Amino acid sequence: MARVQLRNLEKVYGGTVKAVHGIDLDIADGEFMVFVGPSGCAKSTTLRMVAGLEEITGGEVLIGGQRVNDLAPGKRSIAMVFQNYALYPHMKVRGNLAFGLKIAGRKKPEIEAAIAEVARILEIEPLLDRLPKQLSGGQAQRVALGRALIKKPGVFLFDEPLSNLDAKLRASMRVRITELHRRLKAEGLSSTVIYVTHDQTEAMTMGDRICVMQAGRIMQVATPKELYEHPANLFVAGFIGSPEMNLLDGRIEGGDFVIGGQRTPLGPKVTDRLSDLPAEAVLGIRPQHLGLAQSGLAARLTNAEFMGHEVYLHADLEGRPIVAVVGAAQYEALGRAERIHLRPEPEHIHVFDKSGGGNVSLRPSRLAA
Ligand SMILES: Nc1ncnc2c1ncn2[C@@H]1O[C@H](COP(=O)(O)OP(=O)(O)OP(=O)(O)O)[C@@H](O)[C@H]1O
Repeated sequence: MARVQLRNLEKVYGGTVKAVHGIDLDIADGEFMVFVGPSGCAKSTTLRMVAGLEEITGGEVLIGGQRVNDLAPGKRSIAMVFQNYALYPHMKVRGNLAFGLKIAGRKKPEIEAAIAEVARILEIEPLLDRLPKQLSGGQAQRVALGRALIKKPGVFLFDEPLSNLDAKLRASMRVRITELHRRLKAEGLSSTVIYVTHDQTEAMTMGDRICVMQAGRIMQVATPKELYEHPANLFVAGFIGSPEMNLLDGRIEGGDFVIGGQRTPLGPKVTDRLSDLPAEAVLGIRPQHLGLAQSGLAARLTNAEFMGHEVYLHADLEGRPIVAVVGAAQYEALGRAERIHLRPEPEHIHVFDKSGGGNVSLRPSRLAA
């Protein structure tokens, strides 16, 4: 069992800089959990406390139900994969893979069998006799993965493992890592993963669940779908999804949302609860949920980004930037028009509290979850 539990976990650097503010999180055995958030939100600090590379200043970390605060990293049943691969430059791939097992005193035939197995899984057999400097970035990252895998740890910890790779390689390594996780699980090997990234695409495509962090606090923990469809607050709404959700300042009047001098109807999920909602609010609508229409919010088209079968329309709505994703054919049909009308799909409108940032259009049952 390699469940990981964080209990009121805190980190204070140098007695004064509070980096982690008492977080609680349960990661199930075999779960792929992603920590995501902007630079400095304390993703790495949290991961390093799980790894035992950073002293815990408050609360506790449990792995497989056992408190590990005072256990050395080598005793925690974890393996870590870093951004810079951390391969030994003077050792061939074979030696890099064998290293941890040699230190642990394993016998030669056992080590050789383990290398063969890992090399097969990661398709690095032809690379075994090369030195790290003779590898491409993607190959080096696979060897680094192999070095973690060979230890058969209960928990894999990844700290931005793909950030040194180019976009194409990153995309293929994403798939490779998630496939590997699935395969290990299918083979009955415990393989809980905690994966740190600042890239929301990586988080959305890889995680069973995602823990969104900001300034040392957890903003929301949920599946990718739940985060996308029901962001708990303005921070998550703005961070998850591409292009970013439009967040428009305005006020609620009757069943409408008023932006500058224009109004747009709010859907029933919001209007059913009008009496609970603040008058001053922020309307959230994803660019994918804004359609071109004959009437609706009048905006001035400022730019169009052609993305293949979609076009990202950038417009000015009452002095506020707004983005809509429309089909290429719809864009063509606009001709040279500068003035466009955008219609938010009412069922996809979110309303956020302007002061606290909470999503007040979520049903209370979701907020409690
Ligand atoms: N050794 C240290 N001493 C003092 N403060 C530190 C130390 N390491 C990190 N911090 C601070 O703790 C906070 C969290 O840093 P951390 O590196 O965990 O963030 P992160 O989310 O992983 O960021 P990044 O994506 O840039 O790596 C930051 O404010 C950082 O400046």
